[in-house]
Formats: sequence, structure tokens, C-alpha cells
Amino acid sequence: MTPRSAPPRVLTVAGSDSGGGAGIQADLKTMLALGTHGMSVITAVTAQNSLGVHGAWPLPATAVIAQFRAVVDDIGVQAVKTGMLASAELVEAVAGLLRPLDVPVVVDPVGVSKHGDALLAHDALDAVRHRLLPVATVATPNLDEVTQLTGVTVTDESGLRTAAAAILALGPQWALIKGGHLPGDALDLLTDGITEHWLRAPRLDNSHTHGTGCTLASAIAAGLAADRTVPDAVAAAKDYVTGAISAGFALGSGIGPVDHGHRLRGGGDGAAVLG
Ligand SMILES: Nc1ncnc2c1ncn2[C@@H]1O[C@H](COP(=O)(O)OP(=O)(O)O)[C@@H](O)[C@H]1O
Ligand SMILES: Cc1ncc(COP(=O)(O)O)c(N)n1
Repeated sequence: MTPRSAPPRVLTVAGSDSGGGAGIQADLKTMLALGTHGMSVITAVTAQNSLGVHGAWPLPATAVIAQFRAVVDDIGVQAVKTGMLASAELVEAVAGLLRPLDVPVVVDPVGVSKHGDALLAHDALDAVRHRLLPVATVATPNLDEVTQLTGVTVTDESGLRTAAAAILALGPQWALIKGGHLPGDALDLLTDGITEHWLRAPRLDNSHTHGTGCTLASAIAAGLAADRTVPDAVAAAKDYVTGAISAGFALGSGIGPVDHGHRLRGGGDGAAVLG
């Protein structure tokens, strides 16, 4: 029998969401759905459901570093995604681990959950700005995170350019500014400061959007691990997350998850228009 070749290996460094819609759980489901081998470094455990985050316990930096070394030194990774990092100490530790690693890094600078619960200590913002964003291949802030990190407030589509310039000034190679929280189409801007790619999808009338940002960032990392270019990986990820949002379902009595398995259930991806 011919030995099967291994799928691309992708690592998520993020928090656990006990409800299974966001965080590590969303990341691993997305990575599997996109044909890659997902691996995880857990930074924090949250007690979370459709109503919100009921408790969060960051792990010691030694536990985060040990997980990372165990995976990277033996199995190896072809792309990394970071999500909830909880504290300044963990942001510093993760940035230090990523700096010498020669693979694409997608940084989702998670600050606050959909329910408004803090997932990052306020005193960690400087470490995100000056340690983590400089090691990012792609940074994927939502509009609240743009404001937290740069002071820029976006109220309409034209503000996405100003937001991207402010994020790029902090050092990532590419900025993907997610306009998901603006009214109208779900329009995101991807730019490296030279080229611009506008990704437009229809706004889906579905309140079950828990985990959108984690899903998008993990899908980008999966594409990069499979050697796609950044614009190709982001376009494919936008189609995947649009399909997942359109299939999002009610669970519990609050905000339900996007459906990471929509393809398994016969659902299609979205078809974002690129500009
Ligand atoms: N209702 C919606 N319909 C279609 N796309 C959406 C909707 N809400 C968010 N998106 C898209 O989902 C992705 C994640 O964005 P967003 O929800 O802003 O991230 P976050 O989870 O970090 O707040 C973006 O591509 C955004 O445009
Ligand atoms: C562990 C963890 N990581 C990230 C999010 C953000 O996801 P959302 O913005 O959809 O609440 C979350 N709620 N929990």
C-alpha cells in the first residue's frame, strides 16, 4: 500500500470555548473541514455558552510554552493562528515563540466576545501592539479591536482604509479589517499597503454568529498552510465563513454557533465578490 501523505499542519494558539462555537473548538473544526491537520496550544479555559463567558482561567506561561514546543519541535507546523491570549504575560510569551518561526502567522487580536465579555486584560494591549502584531503575516481585527488598538473609529466603508493603515503601522505584513459590525454588506478590506482587496458578501440575517472571527482566521491559516497566497487564502476563507454563517443554528437560549460542518451537511460556501 502506498503510504498516504500527511495533510498540511496548522496550529491554533487560543482559548477553549466550552460551548464549542468559538476559540480552540471553532479553530480545530474549521481546520478539519478545510482538509488540514489541526493542533492546539490552549492559553485559557473559559466556561462559556450561548449566553456569554461565565468564567475564564488563563494557563501559566510555562504550560503554554510546553504545549507549543511539544508540537513544533516534533510534528512541525506550516501555519499558526492566534486567538484569545488573555494576559500581557501570555501575549509576550507567544510573540517570543512565534518570532523565530519561519511560517505564516495569522493574528486574530481577540479583545472582547460577542457578548461583551473581556477576553484580554486591558494592560495587554501594548504587548499586542508592539510584540504580537509585528510577527503577524495577517492581522484580522474587527472594528472594536481596531479602536482598542489604534484609537481609530470606523463608522462607514471609507473608514476601513484608515483602519487598515493604522493597523499596518503596527507591523503586520497584511491587515484584514473585518467590517462585519457595520450595517449593509459584510465588507472586509485586505491590504499590505500596496495592493487592496475588497471582499464583499451579502449580510446574512442570522443572529447565530458565535465564532465568526475565529473561524475566518483559522480558515486563512489553513489556506496558508496549503501554500495559498494571502489574497487567495483570505478569499477562500471568506467564502467558507459566509457558508458557515448562513448555516448557523440556534443552541441554548442566546447566540448560537456558525456551522463549521456546513459542507458535511450539504451546504455550500458563500461566494464573496472580490474588488
Ligand atoms: N451577518 C453577517 N453576514 C455575513 N457575513 C458576516 C456577518 N457578520 C459577520 N460577517 C463576516 O464574518 C467575518 C468575521 O467578522 P466579524 O463578525 O466582524 O468578526 P469577529 O467575530 O471578530 O467580531 C467577516 O468576514 C465579516 O464580514
Ligand atoms: C475562547 C474564545 N475565543 C474567542 C472568542 C470570540 O468569539 P466571538 O467574538 O464570536 O464571541 C470567544 N467568545 N471565546
